[in-house]
Amino acid sequence: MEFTRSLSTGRLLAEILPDGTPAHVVAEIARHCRFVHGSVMVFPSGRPDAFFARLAAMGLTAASPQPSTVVRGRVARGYGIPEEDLPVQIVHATITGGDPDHGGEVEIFVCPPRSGERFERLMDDERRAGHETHFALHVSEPHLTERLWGLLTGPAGMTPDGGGFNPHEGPAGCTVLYFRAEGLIRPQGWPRRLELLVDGRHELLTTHLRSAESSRLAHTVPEPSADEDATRRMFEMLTGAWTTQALCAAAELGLPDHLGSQPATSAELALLTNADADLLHRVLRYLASLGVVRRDGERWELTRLGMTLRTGALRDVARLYGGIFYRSFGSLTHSVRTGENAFEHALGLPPFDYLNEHPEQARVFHGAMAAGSSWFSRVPEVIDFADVGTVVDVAGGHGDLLRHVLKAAPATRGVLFDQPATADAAREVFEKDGLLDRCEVVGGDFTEQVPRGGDIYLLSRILHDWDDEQCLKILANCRRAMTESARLVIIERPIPTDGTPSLAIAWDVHMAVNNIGGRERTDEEYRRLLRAAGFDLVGIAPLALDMAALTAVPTGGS
Ligand SMILES: C[S@@+](CC[C@H](N)C(=O)[O-])C[C@H]1O[C@@H](n2cnc3c(N)ncnc32)[C@H](O)[C@@H]1O
Repeated sequence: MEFTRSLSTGRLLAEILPDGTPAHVVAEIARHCRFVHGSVMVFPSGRPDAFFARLAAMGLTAASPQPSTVVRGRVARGYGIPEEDLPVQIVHATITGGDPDHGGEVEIFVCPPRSGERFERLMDDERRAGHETHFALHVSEPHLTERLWGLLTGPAGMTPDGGGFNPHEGPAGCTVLYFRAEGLIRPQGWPRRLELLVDGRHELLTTHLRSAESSRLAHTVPEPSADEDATRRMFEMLTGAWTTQALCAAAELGLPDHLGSQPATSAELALLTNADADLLHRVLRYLASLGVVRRDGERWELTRLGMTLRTGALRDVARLYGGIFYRSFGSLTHSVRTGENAFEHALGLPPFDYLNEHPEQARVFHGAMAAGSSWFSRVPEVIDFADVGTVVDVAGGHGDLLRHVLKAAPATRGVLFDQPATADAAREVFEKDGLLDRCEVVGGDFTEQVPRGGDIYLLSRILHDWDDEQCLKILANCRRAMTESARLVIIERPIPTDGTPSLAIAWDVHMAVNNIGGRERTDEEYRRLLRAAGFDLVGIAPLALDMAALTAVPTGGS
């Protein structure tokens, strides 16, 4: 209820629209869309009047229940429960003191509990993962729906997730389109699930439902549950390495790039990539089973999922995770037993020394860093760089974050600092982008010193590479270089302490494997580390993919 009340149309649009959506498009969408409610599904036991009394006690004024058609049908199909056994009702409840233009309403799907294994699974799943939890936008201009649909299912990477026509809602009924995306809306950790409501019956519904069905088939991930075949699930997990390697092979051969321009047969792809036609065909069939490609007659075409593997997207991530980081993970058992670093054990050198000696791997690493950072463009939205004189990006890699900052703040100057070989490569990129007149590129070692004179110091994905001792050294060098009025912005993936699922949990192991002393930390651990280095943590702003920007100021400073 609190989260719904705190969410506005603007904030919801910022969460769901793809990075880089032109401002005039955002403005037009904002003009014709209104955040109407947050929704949850509940299973109240006892008499209905007791349930309504509880809502009233929570400050919710409930309207009369209406029958649900869309959600009831979805849940029935999803859990194999006959619709007649699912008397789902919709209750719209206004929040006392809420603003009707800013999430003043909660939509509650009320389903009286039933006995039976399938029903228990539904209740378990819903309480644990909130599959039906979503946020609704009402679209008042039907012509805008197609545009919004294109943005959401294209660059915003959302997946159609069912929908339908509800004849009971509004004078002409209402078209309901659901979308889902990975990750959670932080800090509350709500699912990124969206409902578009359009008055009347919209013809887009047919296309939406068709693509919802094909993505459901492409992405079916069995949920652990009472009636699940545990052995099959375990096999699927145990063969995760095969998946990594098939994706890596596809990326190395450039299959997604070839198929991105036009569909092709296995023989054509074998010619283009100089590969063995028979084995390539079998790998493509495996990739199809993963939803990366799909077969149309003799030809293979790229799915939306597969498009994320193209050059400039996650291709270098696939090459890195299937390449040197795959080899290092092979030493995990050794590392857990001995406490030694897995990367060094497998590849003979600490990670950054290894990259310094292998320029091609370093190029893939920095390509992966740039590709795996779709949230960079959001940083200037949560940190105001407009009146900032100089931003120093400490260990900024090839400068992708700094480039976003400099583009967003045309009067700001930048200093990119990294190891000499990386700085040289970054200089070339800044030169190509015509940004060298606003950005100095400096090579050095952050354990010795960092450039002075910045107003904001960025440490993006640096502290998680190191143990506390090394972090304190880096932070102390930043503190020494900073004036009292300068700020430090740390970009990391904090580990939630409230049990919210987060990519940080897996990445914590990844950091341990691929960095000496690397680890993800909780907000509190960052706060303590910063305090020990002479900083106060003053703000945490969530970014996409469970990342966050933590702002710190010198202790006793402004
Ligand atoms: C995980 S990358 C992060 C790059 C960038 N900040 C980002 O978020 O994309 C870590 C960076 O630390 C740099 N680095 C490692 N050791 C360093 C050192 N001793 N001095 C300066 N930079 C270093 C690496 O070259 C690499 O660019």
